[in-house]
Amino acid sequence: MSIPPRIPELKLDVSDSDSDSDDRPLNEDMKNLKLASTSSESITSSLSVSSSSSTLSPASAHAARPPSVTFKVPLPPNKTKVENSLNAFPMLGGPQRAGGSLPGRRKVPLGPGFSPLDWARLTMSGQNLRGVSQLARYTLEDVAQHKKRDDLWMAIQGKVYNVTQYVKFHPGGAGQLMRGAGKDATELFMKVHPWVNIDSLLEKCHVGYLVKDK
Ligand code: HEM
Repeated sequence: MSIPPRIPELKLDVSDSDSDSDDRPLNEDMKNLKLASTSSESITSSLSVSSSSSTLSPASAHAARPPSVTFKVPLPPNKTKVENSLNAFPMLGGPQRAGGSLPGRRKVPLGPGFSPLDWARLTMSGQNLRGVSQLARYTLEDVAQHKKRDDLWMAIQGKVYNVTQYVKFHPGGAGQLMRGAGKDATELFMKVHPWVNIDSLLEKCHVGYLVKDK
């Protein structure tokens, strides 16, 4: 038996049995291929075959290729609208974009040896970036003792980090990072870049947890 050049395209329309919106008459092919509903609830299924010369029984049609269910998806708005939209993907100026940034972004050029890759390397090097030997509980008062550029802690989302080593790697620059020096910088952080994965970036700088009192 020769193989047909193209498997006929199958379309399955599963329409809501309550809705009588689609009362188009079935043509002859469709009638032949009308599927028996397997469930007791009446799902109306109609199978249409794009090549009228093909004669497939419903069973062999299923075996050849699962029928495709057609969903009604609204068409995306035109390109200009997408580009201007906050829903644009990859997000304008977001990490997945190679170039082109949102107006107002303030990323700074990092010095040689301070790229995100260099940071990843440093965090994997086994060097102690925490400056403490074990995790502990810290109050805001404790955190406030570390607000200098060469001794810089901040609390973000309940965790306390020693970011001293990260200063030169921060893509927003040292000045921006210093805004959270010795504070609970959660709000600031979330306002500027909620997409940044702090847990993974600063895992090796985690020194403990922020508590109200000890
Ligand atoms: C005081 C808190 C912080 C402030 C005010 C701040 C500020 C900024 C600013 C202004 C930028 C440039 C954003 C842009 O316009 O593209 C930036 C980028 C960035 N910051 Fe921070 N930052 C803070 C803390 C942190 C911390 C703790 C981390 C470490 C996880 C971090 C990681 C990053 C990363 C990865 C980027 C690049 C984001 C991207 O490319 O989309 N920041 N930051």
